[in-house]
Amino acid sequence: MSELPTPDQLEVRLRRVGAERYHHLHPFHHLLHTGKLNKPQVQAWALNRYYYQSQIPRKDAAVLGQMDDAALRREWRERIIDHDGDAEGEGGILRWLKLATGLGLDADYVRSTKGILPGTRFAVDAYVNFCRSKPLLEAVASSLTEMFSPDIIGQRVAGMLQHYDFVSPEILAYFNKRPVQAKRDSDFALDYVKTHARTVADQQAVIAALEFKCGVLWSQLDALHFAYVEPGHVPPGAWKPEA
Ligand SMILES: O=C(O)c1cc(C(=O)O)c2c(n1)C(=O)C(=O)c1cc(C(=O)O)[nH]c1-2
Repeated sequence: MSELPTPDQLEVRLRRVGAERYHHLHPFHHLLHTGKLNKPQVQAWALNRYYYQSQIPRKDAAVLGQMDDAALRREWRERIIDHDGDAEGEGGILRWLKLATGLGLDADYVRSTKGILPGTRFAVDAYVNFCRSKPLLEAVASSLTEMFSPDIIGQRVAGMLQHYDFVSPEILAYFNKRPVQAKRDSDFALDYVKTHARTVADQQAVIAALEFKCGVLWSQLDALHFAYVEPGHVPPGAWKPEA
């Protein structure tokens, strides 16, 4: 029998997954952050990522639905409020919509999600289904990519403001709140995972959940790259830049 790694050793393993697989390594992000994309390509990114944002509260409601403990639910429900807001006109989904419309897209079209890539839909739906069908420990672990998001968000905001004249701080306001929210959420999820992964099998499942989630993020960028960078095959029905 192999010996159970300590919680801190598990954390080291999880951080290594991020270093090796997180979407900061994807070429599409490199192009986005260094000013190498044109406006339609940035619009395609915003349009597609709206679907990810819009489904996060459904994912979190599925996770919450697995929680027996009221204190845990109180903690987790903050995530839903962050994205949905507490009232009309608030929340992260709306802020993302403002990012998309600030780039010139039509709000109703973005909200309809009609123009997103099949690859975006499949990846995001797979994430929601993962959190519905897997045990709570794995569902919580799959959110741990947020440990790595404050760094990439900092690079993205600085890079986009520097390189694109069609981007302003107002357009990127979505990202103002995210690093603090992501740190709060991922500190909590990491602590939960380190406390509750009590067997080697649990720890392996937790690592696999984080790898899965890195794949969810990665395949969304693969789909964008294939459709809008190279070879540039836009799937039937997906958004096409105006000629
Ligand atoms: O900008 C990014 O690179 C990035 C990454 C991630 C992530 O790593 O999952 C999230 C977000 N942003 C984000 O804005 C967000 O609301 C979010 C929720 C979650 C999640 O898994 O529950 N990840 C992320």
